[in-house]
Amino acid sequence: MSFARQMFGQVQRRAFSVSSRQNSKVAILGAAGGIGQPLSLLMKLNPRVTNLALYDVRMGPGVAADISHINTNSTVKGYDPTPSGLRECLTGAEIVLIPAGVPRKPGMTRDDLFNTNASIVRDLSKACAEACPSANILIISNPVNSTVPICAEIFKSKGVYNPKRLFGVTTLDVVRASRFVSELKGTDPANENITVVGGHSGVTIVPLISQSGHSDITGKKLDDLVNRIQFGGDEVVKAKDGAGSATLSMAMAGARFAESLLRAAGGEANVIEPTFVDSPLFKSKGVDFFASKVTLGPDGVQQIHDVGKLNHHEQSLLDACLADLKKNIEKGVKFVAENP
Ligand SMILES: NC(=O)c1ccc[n+]([C@@H]2O[C@H](COP(=O)([O-])OP(=O)(O)OC[C@H]3O[C@@H](n4cnc5c(N)ncnc54)[C@H](O)[C@@H]3O)[C@@H](O)[C@H]2O)c1
Ligand SMILES: O=C(O)C[C@H](O)C(=O)O
Repeated sequence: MSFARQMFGQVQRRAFSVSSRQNSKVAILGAAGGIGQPLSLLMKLNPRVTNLALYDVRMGPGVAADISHINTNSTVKGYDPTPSGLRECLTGAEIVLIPAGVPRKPGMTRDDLFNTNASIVRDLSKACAEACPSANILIISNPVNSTVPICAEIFKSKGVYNPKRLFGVTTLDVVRASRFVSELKGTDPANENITVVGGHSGVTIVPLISQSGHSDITGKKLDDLVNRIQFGGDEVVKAKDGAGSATLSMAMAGARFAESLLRAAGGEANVIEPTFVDSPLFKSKGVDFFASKVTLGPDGVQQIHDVGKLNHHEQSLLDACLADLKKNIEKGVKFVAENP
């Protein structure tokens, strides 16, 4: 069995069939980066993708030339780093994945990336709002808690904001959570479905282990597990020792999220992914974006799931999360107001 068939085996077996949709163009902005390259590779291996459009401020056409030799059916094109190149890359895109921006170095928080990445995401969001206002926009660039609101504000300013089509990619948090729990319990991570809600940085990442069926993980073991899920990114930043942050696991997580959207667009029911979206769950507390389980449909967000039952410890984690998240979101909104 080919690698692509193994990886997307489920896809091949579904009754609604990959070929039932004529055209699925996926654009990646930041395609030559540490995440962008393996993410582009994984999207090239996805049989649901018909056109792969790769853009970066450097080497977009180079990465595209390389990936285009892979013998799957999709066409691949790399675009020059010019306004017209970017527009052409985005035109007709169904999904736009955005990992453009700088990663952390040891000692930095994700918020320390704000000064550089806010304007990158703002400018790329403007291009998306103009060239592909109806596309699903998947923000990977950190700090996600602020860059997603930045994108929303830009789309609002252009009169094309559709909250059902904007996603902060928090998939890596649940990927990590299922792996870390499986390591503790000696189980298959594929069967560990751990709910993680909130945002994507430190204490805003709230794992809900009580909902996972592992009530035997308690005390220090539980505290260590929660801490490892919240600060898993730091583990990678430290190990890479100044050369960046998670790229390969992130590429897998981004490809999984894009695949879920494509499955939902193809008519599959009950496609559920955690993601950071414009959410009603905590708007009464002034928190306009929140990550929780979301059912995806052909129109993007179909249903936002509640956080469910929390124990006392999880409620205190959630309270800490909401306080930080509110500030992170406000920072993004303020940035666009002051730097339109
Ligand atoms: N959401 C998550 O879970 C998650 C996980 C890992 C990393 N990240 C974030 O993803 C971002 C990228 O990480 P990386 O390791 O790939 O970094 P990287 O530096 O390896 O790659 C970033 C790429 O973006 C490109 N780029 C910069 N400005 C651009 C612009 N205006 N238009 C198009 N391309 C542009 C660069 O040329 C580079 O190729 C970082 O902000 C990182 O913190 C998020
Ligand atoms: O930790 C980082 O800075 C990158 C990313 O957000 C991650 O969770 O790995």
